[in-house]
Amino acid sequence: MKKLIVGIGGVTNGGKTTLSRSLQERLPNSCVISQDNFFKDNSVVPVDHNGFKQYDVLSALHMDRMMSAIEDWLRDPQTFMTSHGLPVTHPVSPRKQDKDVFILIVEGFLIFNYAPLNSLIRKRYFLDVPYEVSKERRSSRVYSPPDPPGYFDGHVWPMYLKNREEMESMVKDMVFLDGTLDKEELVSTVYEEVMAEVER
Ligand SMILES: Nc1ncnc2c1ncn2[C@@H]1O[C@H](COP(=O)(O)OP(=O)(O)O)[C@@H](O)[C@H]1O
Ligand SMILES: O=C(O)c1ccc[n+]([C@@H]2O[C@H](COP(=O)([O-])O)[C@@H](O)[C@H]2O)c1
Repeated sequence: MKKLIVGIGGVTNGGKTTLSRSLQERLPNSCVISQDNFFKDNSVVPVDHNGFKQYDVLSALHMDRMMSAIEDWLRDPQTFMTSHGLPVTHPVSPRKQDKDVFILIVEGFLIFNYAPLNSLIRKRYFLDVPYEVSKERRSSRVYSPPDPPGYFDGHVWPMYLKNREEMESMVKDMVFLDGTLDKEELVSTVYEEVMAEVER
């Protein structure tokens, strides 16, 4: 059995969840683990001197729980998928009928700078959009808790720049994607590359 982990990282509202879901629909035997599902409870996330909750840092996430979910998938992808109500089909590649291929898409804004997770990822994509696009898209999204006034400029964007710098110094083989491109174009590009990796 072949197991392949694809990482979809990038800026907030770059289109990570959208791309990951579309990929999952196209790639047989694939499933998604989203970092957004592992935020710690608001009550334990500290605030800075401006009163902004420090959500855009790794310590605001239950990375241990996220890793456990990934390890569950690695141990037995088929059981992981069926237990999440996802269909399993055989085989993925007609040219390698004897081999099952399972694909895990890990998506999130802080995946490549968490070394234990990054080391498991085979293909790394980073969705990039300019400041204005990210801010505009985020303004119509409601998080839990919702962003307080000034949060984007006071916390989200400065932390993004810091985290991105860290990621770029740690990881050399990220493929940058322009998140303002058409959704279909983005999914087709990544799909082709992942299928090429499956065939390899
Ligand atoms: N390629 C795209 N072009 C235009 N809008 C997009 C694109 N991808 C995603 N969006 C929109 O941007 C917003 C954030 O997308 P989402 O996938 O939730 O981003 P992320 O998971 O990176 O925060 C959503 O409203 C979504 O419909
Ligand atoms: O989902 C949550 O529980 C949650 C709670 C508070 C904040 N967030 C925000 O989620 C953002 C990362 O998710 P995303 O999908 O925008 O990349 C990050 O910028 C956080 O500020 C998310």
